[in-house]
Amino acid sequence: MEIIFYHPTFDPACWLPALRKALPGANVREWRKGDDEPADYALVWHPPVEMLRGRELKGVFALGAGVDSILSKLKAHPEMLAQHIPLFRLEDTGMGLQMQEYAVSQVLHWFRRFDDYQALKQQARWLELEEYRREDFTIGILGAGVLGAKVAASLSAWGFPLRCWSRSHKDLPGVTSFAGTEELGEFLHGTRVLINLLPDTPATKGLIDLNVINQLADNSYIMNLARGVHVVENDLLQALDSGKLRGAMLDVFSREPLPADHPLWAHPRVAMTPHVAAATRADEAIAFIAATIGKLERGEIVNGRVDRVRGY
Ligand SMILES: NC(=O)C1=CN([C@@H]2O[C@H](COP(=O)(O)OP(=O)(O)OC[C@H]3O[C@@H](n4cnc5c(N)ncnc54)[C@H](O)[C@@H]3O)[C@@H](O)[C@H]2O)C=CC1
Ligand SMILES: O=C(O)C(=O)CO
Repeated sequence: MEIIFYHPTFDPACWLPALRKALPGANVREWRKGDDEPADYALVWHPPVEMLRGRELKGVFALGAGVDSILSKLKAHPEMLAQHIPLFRLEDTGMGLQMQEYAVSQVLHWFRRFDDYQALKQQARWLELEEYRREDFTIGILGAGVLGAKVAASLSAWGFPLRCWSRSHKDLPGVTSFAGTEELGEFLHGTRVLINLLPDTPATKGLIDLNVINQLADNSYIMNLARGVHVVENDLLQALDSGKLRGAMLDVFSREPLPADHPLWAHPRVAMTPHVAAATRADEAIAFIAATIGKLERGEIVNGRVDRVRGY
């Protein structure tokens, strides 16, 4: 079995030996420009069109959870990957725990008013603020898939009222489930902390705009852990300035790296990280890919297949 690997930043010196160890029967090589030699599987992130074009592969694995970049490239270059070739993505592979760490720490930061105390500290003011109550701190998770469900489970342990919104209803312990555009308004009404874990698809781009934000509870918070295109950044800034929103924690942006003159950098109630909420962990990703290839070779059912029409 021949496997080709391409990632713009991952170190092949770390990935290739680990892949060979996990797939002892396979020849694994780094793909380089001009390599037209046969391959059965391709493991990729932001692949050049020429790497995949015309290949009769048994499968392509995206080396991340989101497949928006590969699907948008496919839209521009449909010849890159024939329709019948399955595309897979990483399901969890350690990203769930990272998302839990991120979401829990930030929700507790807001709930315990550490942002307000930090602002008071800057004025050297010793002032005891009124405590927030759990029952006024409903957390709404947009996207209740692999990562959204994990984040919900970790927040449930802290006793917050929880709700989620997805395409179809979910049965997650302690979480009220809303589904579809017809239930979005009900989901938003009373949500105090909105956490976004949707995939980037034509249906979700620009979803978090002023209209959506205005339906949240007053003094609410937004945490964007998914993709920058989900949030209309000017609307977010407007809602922060009007006081409707009390704070935002952003990991992803409409442009990455975020340009140095972007107003989000300077906003006192915006915290941010540079798209690091959940990284691909080599060991867990390789275990998932090796197990999936094994099942495909034996003709078994596998997880992680992307529905190219649905867009995730
Ligand atoms: N910031 C970061 O470091 C990372 C961000 N991500 C982002 O997180 C996203 C979610 O990942 P997973 O949970 O693994 O995806 P998933 O495919 O398991 O879950 C997606 C969820 O969104 C819902 N959904 C999709 N379209 C919808 C629509 N139109 N209306 C309502 N609900 C809709 C689905 O029903 C499902 O519950 C990824 O697509 C990726 O963009 C993933 C990993 C790291
Ligand atoms: O896996 C993903 O989709 C990511 O965004 C990782 O950075």
